[in-house]
Amino acid sequence: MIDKLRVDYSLYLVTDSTMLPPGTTLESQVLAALQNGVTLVQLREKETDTKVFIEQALKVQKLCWEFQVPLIINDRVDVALAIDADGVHVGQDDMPIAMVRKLVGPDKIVGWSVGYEREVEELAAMGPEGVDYIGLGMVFPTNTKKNAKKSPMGPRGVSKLLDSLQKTNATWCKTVAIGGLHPDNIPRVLYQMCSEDGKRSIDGIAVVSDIMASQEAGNAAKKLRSLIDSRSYEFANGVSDLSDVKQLSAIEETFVDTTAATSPLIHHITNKVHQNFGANVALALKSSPIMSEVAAEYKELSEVPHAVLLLNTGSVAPLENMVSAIRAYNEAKRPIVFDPVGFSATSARLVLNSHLLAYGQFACIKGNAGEILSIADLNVGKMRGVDSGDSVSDLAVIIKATRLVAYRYRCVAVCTGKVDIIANGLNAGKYELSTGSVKPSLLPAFKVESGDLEIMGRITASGCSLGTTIACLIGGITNSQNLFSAVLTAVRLYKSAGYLASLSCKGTGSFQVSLIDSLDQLLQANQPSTWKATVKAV
Ligand SMILES: Cc1nc(C(=O)O)sc1CCOP(=O)(O)O
Ligand SMILES: C=C1C=NC(C(F)(F)F)=NC1=N
Ligand SMILES: [Mg+2]
Repeated sequence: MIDKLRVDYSLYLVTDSTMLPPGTTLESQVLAALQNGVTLVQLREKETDTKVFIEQALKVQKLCWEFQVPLIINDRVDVALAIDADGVHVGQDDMPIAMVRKLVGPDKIVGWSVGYEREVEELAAMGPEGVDYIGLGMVFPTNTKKNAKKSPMGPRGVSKLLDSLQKTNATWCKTVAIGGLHPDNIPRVLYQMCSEDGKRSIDGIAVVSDIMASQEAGNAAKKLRSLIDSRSYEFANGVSDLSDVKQLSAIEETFVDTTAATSPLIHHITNKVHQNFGANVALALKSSPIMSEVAAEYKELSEVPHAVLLLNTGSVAPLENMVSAIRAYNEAKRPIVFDPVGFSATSARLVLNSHLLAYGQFACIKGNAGEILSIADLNVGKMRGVDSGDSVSDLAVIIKATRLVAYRYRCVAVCTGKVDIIANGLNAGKYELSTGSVKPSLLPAFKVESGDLEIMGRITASGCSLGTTIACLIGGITNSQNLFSAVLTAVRLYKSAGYLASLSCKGTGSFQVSLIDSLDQLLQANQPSTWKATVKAV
């Protein structure tokens, strides 16, 4: 008898005999998976007659028994009882949980498919006598589940359900994520999915096709096992917090030297207004700009040494084109700076930006107050050109929103305005199963200011070009340098250049030219102690 309180949910195989590759059988796939680290098995055969289903179940049960891995039966409570399986998994349209529990008794594992907050509230009301674990999905689109009624929720959707479990105090309930999960997205979703109180992350990953449809089921399971056990997601250089940002002044010079020495490729996918100015900012910062929306070259560009992607959704590139750029740079483990222009200004932009946030990992997310507040779901009413620091209360809200964005998307979040706010949600690229991993509200956050540069807001692409500057300063860094400090340096450099330009310009026209002059001069001189913008912890 399996002790249901000691089940390891970390790698959960859900079977499907309709996708077996030639030369394999249900048993051969399950055996290979059990030999390579699968910790829980569910027999899910939607189109099989009862007699055959029971024969399959008995064979799989024997295999699971040898590995002391629990066997769960999907949907068919009668079969689960008939073979004395270790548990049963039912969906929202299957037998009600209370009835299932009555039939299987208190010691069996009962699992439920959950996709909405109201279903979490329902299971919480049932208490520990109800479900033992839930499958949260689907995370990404999948062809495995026929006539699926739910739409993909992304890692953010899973995090919201983890929040509901915390809010309803359903502490006993374990969770697995399911739906379209594969090696190219599992490290990222494990890194990103966490409750806002920092106390609960997912207990495991459930897969069907990654193993069942594989010619090499053993290797597939082995790969998933190692990804889950690695507990870290190194998606760019410098993600691990190796340096204490308090000595920022001492290391700012090194970032400037690194940029000048490596001349990083700054791949802009950006709006037409920003393209020319951004290219000149990159050149002023001794970097190599390229503007390309040709998906066919994204993989090649992402593999150029020190390449960085600056993705500014003010561009007209179609969604799939942008997703392929994000995929290329995430696969190449090269940083992406994401500028979700007009995040919720229109429903089209909200859909586009939310989709991109679900399909990639960003080193830095940069926006103005309206955009950051929207991403943090703190933007009351229509997005307006709210500038940070209009009043103390605004600033407090903006600092909170910036920390939330940094936390939810595990990135360096930058909110621009009179006062720029930078928060560090990287968590050194580390994550834990089950127990969460960081305390959200205590994320390191800093403010950078240099007086009221209102003229900065009156030229085109001033915000977009901060994105370019950030990309230039993080493109060349090595793993022994700190991504967060590099972003801080970029923000301080850019604001200082803005201040310098405001002194020498005659109006907004010459301000643009002076801004590029100032960036050029400050970079050449590389004396951060002379930069006028100040940085302070908040
Ligand atoms: C069985 C199942 N349930 C889902 C849900 O969202 O509840 S998605 C799904 C199929 C997942 O298959 P694959 O790993 O091949 O994407
Ligand atoms: C529809 C399903 C959703 N989730 C799960 C599991 F991952 F096991 F929790 N199994 C299913 N059959
Ligand atoms: Mg079902």
